[in-house]
Amino acid sequence: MSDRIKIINEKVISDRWFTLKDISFDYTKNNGEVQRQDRVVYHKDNYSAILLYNSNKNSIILTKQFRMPAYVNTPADGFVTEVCAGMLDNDSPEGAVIREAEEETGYRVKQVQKVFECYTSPGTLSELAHLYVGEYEDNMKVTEGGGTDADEDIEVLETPFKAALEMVKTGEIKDAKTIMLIQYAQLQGLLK
Ligand SMILES: Nc1nc2c(ncn2[C@@H]2O[C@H](COP(=O)(O)OP(=O)(O)O[C@H]3O[C@H](CO)[C@@H](O)[C@H](O)[C@@H]3O)[C@@H](O)[C@H]2O)c(=O)[nH]1
Ligand SMILES: [Mg+2]
Repeated sequence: MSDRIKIINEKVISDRWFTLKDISFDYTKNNGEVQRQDRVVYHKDNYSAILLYNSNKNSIILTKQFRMPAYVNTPADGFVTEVCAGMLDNDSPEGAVIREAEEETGYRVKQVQKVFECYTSPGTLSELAHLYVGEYEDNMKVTEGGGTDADEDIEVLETPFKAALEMVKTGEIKDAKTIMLIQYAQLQGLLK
C-alpha cells in the first residue's frame, strides 16, 4: 500500500498547539493513475480514555468540562460529558489512562482492560485513541479529581448506567468515545 504514496512536500501552517501541516503527495489510484494531491493534516498526539464502571452499583464515572470546539459548533454543547481521557504525554497508553483516571476523577485504578483502538477523525486528525474499561470501587477514591493543569476544571459525575444510556438516547451525551464505551459495556453485559 505505502508504495502508492510518495510525499512531495510538507509545509507547517501552524505549530501553536499541535502541528497543522499542508502535505502534498503523489497518490497512485486504484486504476494505476498517479495523481498529485494536497491534504491539510492536524498532527494531534494520541490519547487514552477509560470507562470506569462499578458492576455492583451499576454506575459509571463521567466527566464534564468546557470544550471550545464543541462550543464553536453549537454554543449550547460547550460543556461536554465524556469518559475520562487524556493525552499519552510520553507514557504508554495503559500508563496514561491510569494516570488520567486519578488526575481527572480521583480514582486510583490498578487493573484496566483495553477494548479497542480507533482513529477519531481520520480525514483530518492523525490522532489514534486507545479505549479502556476498568472497575472502580468507592475505596479507590484518593482525591477529588478535577484535573491537575491550572486550566482544567473538570466536574466528576458518578452516574447510574441506566441514566447514561438515556443520555445517549436523548443526545445529552454526544461524545463519540463515550458513546462507544457505554455501548460496549451494554453489549458485554458489564452493567445493567
Ligand atoms: N494551551 C493550550 N492548551 C490546550 C489546548 N488544547 C488543550 N489544552 C490543554 O491541555 C490539557 C490536555 O489535557 P488532557 O486531559 O491530556 O487531554 P484532553 O484535553 O482531555 O484531550 C483528549 O480528549 C479530548 C476529548 O475527547 C480529545 O478531543 C483530545 O484530542 C484528547 O485526546 C488540558 O489542560 C487542556 O486544557 C490548546 O489549544 N492550547
Ligand atoms: Mg482530559
